[in-house]
Amino acid sequence: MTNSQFEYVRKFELPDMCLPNCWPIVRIDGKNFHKFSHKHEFEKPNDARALKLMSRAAQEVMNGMVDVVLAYGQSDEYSFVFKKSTTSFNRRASKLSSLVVSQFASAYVFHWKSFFPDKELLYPPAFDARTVLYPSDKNLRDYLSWRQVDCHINNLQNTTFWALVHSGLTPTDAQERLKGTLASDKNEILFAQFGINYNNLEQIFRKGTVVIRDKKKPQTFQPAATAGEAKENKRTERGKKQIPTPLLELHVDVIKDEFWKIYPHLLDP
Ligand SMILES: Nc1nc2c(ncn2[C@@H]2O[C@H](COP(=O)(O)OP(=O)(O)OP(=O)(O)O)[C@@H](O)[C@H]2O)c(=O)[nH]1
Ligand SMILES: [Mg+2]
Ligand SMILES: [Mg+2]
Repeated sequence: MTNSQFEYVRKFELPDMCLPNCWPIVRIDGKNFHKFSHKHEFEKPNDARALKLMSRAAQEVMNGMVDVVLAYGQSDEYSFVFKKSTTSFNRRASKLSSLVVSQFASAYVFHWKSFFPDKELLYPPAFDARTVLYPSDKNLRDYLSWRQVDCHINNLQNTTFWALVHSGLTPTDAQERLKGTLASDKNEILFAQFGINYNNLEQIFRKGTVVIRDKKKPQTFQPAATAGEAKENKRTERGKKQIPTPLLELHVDVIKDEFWKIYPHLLDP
């Protein structure tokens, strides 16, 4: 029996190559982490262990995918920025997002014990993923600024909400108290009622986490040639192995220019 009568089904697969000259970004996000965080008794409003586990999983992704130049995470999400010129997996959007998210999810489960040694993982978490393309450096920076502003807005809201609840208000009353308030009102509630200066809260909670590679370019080395290769002098570019550069975890502002001046290679990898 030949396979030819069935092969036509391959034509149903549509190409989904990322447009050239654009920044591919894969964002993953925890599925129903409202429930997951509740079931696993995450600290409110922020659980440092959970955030660090997310970053550990993100590092696993970056170790496996050398074309990811930067990752940004907060809450139950992480964004992975691939270099503009990446040719990884022929720039196929579905390949990029599915590989990132499956690596991330398995790493999250794999490293759970290290971050929650006393807490059993009650069920396997899931994450969604999407690939989005940004055609300019400005769009890329605006994307990251958008996620970091989101982190700040949610953190200010959640910090104030939980301070009110911990002080004795019911969740409904706390919600009512915060209805229509501006950022300045929330800062004032935190300071006047609870003596909390929002700007002194941990950076990881206010800014999220940026993971970058420490050097401008990954180092390369040539593994020792096998006897056969040496004989035939067949050493090629493909023979070079890439050693991933160390990863840096930062909790800094990515909105202002300063970050991009310190690490200019990120936009010109
Ligand atoms: N207590 C606590 N909860 C957290 C923390 N980080 C994330 N979460 C929870 O995770 C949720 C993430 O929000 P979303 O991604 O918008 O919502 P989701 O429940 O995951 O739903 P989908 O993403 O739509 O599947 C938050 O609303 C919180 O309930 C944390 O550090 N502590
Ligand atoms: Mg989610
Ligand atoms: Mg989310």
